[in-house]
Amino acid sequence: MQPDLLDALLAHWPDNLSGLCAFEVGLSGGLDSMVLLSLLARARQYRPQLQLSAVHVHHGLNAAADDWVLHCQDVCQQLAIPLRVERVVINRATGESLEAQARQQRYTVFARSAAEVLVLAHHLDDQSETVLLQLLRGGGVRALSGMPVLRRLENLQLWRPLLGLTRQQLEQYASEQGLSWVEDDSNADIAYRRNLLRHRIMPLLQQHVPSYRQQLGRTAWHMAQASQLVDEVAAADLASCMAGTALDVGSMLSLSAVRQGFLLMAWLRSLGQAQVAPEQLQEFLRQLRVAAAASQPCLHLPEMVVVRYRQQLYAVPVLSQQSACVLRFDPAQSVCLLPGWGGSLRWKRRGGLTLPSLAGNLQLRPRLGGEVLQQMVGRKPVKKLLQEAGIPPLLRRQWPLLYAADGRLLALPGVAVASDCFSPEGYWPDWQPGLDDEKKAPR
Ligand SMILES: Nc1ncnc2c1ncn2[C@@H]1O[C@H](COP(=O)(O)OP(=O)(O)OP(=O)(O)O)[C@@H](O)[C@H]1O
Repeated sequence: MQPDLLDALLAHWPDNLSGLCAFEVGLSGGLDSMVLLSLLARARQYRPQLQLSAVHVHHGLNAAADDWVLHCQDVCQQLAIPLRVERVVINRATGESLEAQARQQRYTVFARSAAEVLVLAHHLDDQSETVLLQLLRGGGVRALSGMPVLRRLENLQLWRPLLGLTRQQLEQYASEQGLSWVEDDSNADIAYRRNLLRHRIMPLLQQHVPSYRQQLGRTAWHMAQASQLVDEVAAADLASCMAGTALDVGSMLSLSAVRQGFLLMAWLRSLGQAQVAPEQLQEFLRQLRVAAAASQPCLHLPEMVVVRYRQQLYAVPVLSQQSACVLRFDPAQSVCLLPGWGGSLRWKRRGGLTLPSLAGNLQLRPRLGGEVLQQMVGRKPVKKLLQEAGIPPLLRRQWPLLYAADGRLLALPGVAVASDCFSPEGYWPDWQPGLDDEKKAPR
């Protein structure tokens, strides 16, 4: 008889969850989540405030999927636990792995939970597989941290109370309690690397290093500690290097090379760009270090480009289409965020456009080509003004033009205003390209 898993569960109930009552179990119908459900159902006796429910996601990928639903319904009925069954549609035509799609859909369903805590049945064998898989993918400290016991998932807490227990302990519990469960035959398919590890590599490790699960679990813990430290340093560096929506290149390059990399990654992650190859990041940093201030290294990401402009880095979306946008001059509203334009417009009272020229509906319009702006020296092509201002080509293409209510070109915001509408008491329209983390590019 093994030590009672229920005692262990109750003893390790996280303090962060002590005030929360509504717990929902992710119930696949397999051994692990059946054990979890049983343990939590029994825990109700000791934690009477616990309101337990379960969710089963029907992916429709397995021929037996309907039977799994029936099994989950049966067990939940016996334990008087409300069950929600959510069907999701997996698109076989996208070319994306079915497993990955199923996982993503599952988490979308989980995130819709009305409970306060979502409980999943990952255990120590899962954790050691995750760490080994990440090692084989060349993962960094964050990836090698494996799964945390507790983390946020949208408005929920995601809790994995079985992470310290081996699959064998769960099997023993299930047999002691007379539980029944369904087997997912796709878990046997060694075309999936996780299954290959589980069925071919782990048994070998078990033979030669029987404590491998605990050791890999320890590695995950060490990596989680290191990863938190990295995040804390990067957050502090980020706070000291940000200037509005831009990252100051000089401040960044004054840090050690290692911190520069983590800082850049933290910034991109805050903008929703988590998947940047380290090699690409390192190459970009190298170019920033060696390139003359006037050169324009770029970091191309799936949804945006990072460019250097006036010794600052801007993350700008590549806009396929910009539509004209109407705005009113309002000196009280100093910043006007325009995500569709990939930047923000600010008004500065430091010499600029006269009040009469700013009356009525102003317009921001994209460049069509051939525009000219009145300057003291005569009419000057917008293209030339942008070049002279040292604006990188990508930004030049999508730099906005400000038009008056009567359709006259008033300004190239942040660069120049029409000299015949200029007054030393006037307002300067400043344009700051770049997204801030409140206005991420769509993911
Ligand atoms: N179809 C499902 N419906 C509800 N919960 C599920 C379902 N599948 C899995 N779960 C929950 O998620 C846990 C982990 O499942 P599984 O190991 O299959 O997922 P994974 O894909 O390996 O892990 P992860 O979801 O972290 O990527 C299960 O123990 C269970 O609690």
